[in-house]
Amino acid sequence: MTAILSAEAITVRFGGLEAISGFDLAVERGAIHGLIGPNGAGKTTLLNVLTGFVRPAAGRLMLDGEDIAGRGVNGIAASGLARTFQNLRLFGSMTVLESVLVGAHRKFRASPLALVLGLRSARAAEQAMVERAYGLLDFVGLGSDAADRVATTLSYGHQRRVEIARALMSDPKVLLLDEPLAGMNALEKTEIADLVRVVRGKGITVLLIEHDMQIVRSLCDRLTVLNYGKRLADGDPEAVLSDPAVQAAYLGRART
Ligand SMILES: Nc1ncnc2c1ncn2[C@@H]1O[C@H](COP(=O)(O)OP(=O)(O)OP(=O)(O)O)[C@@H](O)[C@H]1O
Repeated sequence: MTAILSAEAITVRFGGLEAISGFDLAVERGAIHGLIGPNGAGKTTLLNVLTGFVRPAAGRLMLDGEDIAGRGVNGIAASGLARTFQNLRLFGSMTVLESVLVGAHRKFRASPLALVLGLRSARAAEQAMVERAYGLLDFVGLGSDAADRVATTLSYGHQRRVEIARALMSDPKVLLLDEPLAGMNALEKTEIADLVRVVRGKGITVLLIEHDMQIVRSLCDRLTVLNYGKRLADGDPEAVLSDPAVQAAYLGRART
């Protein structure tokens, strides 16, 4: 297996609580990899470590052959990791297009001064970003009609699509999705799952946290289970989900 993203022996402490203990993860290039586990197992904390929001007490992080530990949120994003969050993070007054363009700020090369002066190169770069944003709106199934609407007025499922388009603006190698299907009805869930497949079809590796086991089973190539901050199981989804230790971990603690 060729891992594009790996974490080795990650430990995270919040005061006296060890939220992650000596955790290993290897995400294969081109895979849709699921990260599952009961509530409070440490899944979001792990995503926060991978993206530089939380600094681990110990461990190694590699992205596409580079050591990314210590690069910080912006450095890691620039190295090719993008994410969406568990709760929608769209701003009240921004249009859909503006919301997607927010994802370009690390790519946009023109200096603020050049923009103020209206330099032609800056305008061309800005125009290219706008075109890219329109392209991504199409890609995530929103179309350019949605571009001028205030993002927060869209349906929940469409707001998720805006967030995915925003994450894709930075042209990531790996996309991390924190519960992308939360709060959706069955149809929206299948549609977003299809979109995740299309994203992977573009050559982008996906790591996602999800609680809906039916979707996880059909969507993921590989699963890793976290329980009390430790790796409980890892491998083929069918084998992992039928593992008695995994089933026991979920009993009485799983979300429906
Ligand atoms: N910033 C923080 N400070 C203190 N404790 C935290 C912090 N963030 C998370 N924790 C704790 O770390 C543990 C793991 O939390 P985390 O949110 O990563 O779990 P999770 O698996 O994502 O849960 P859920 O499925 O409910 O989102 C929990 O006990 C949580 O209370």
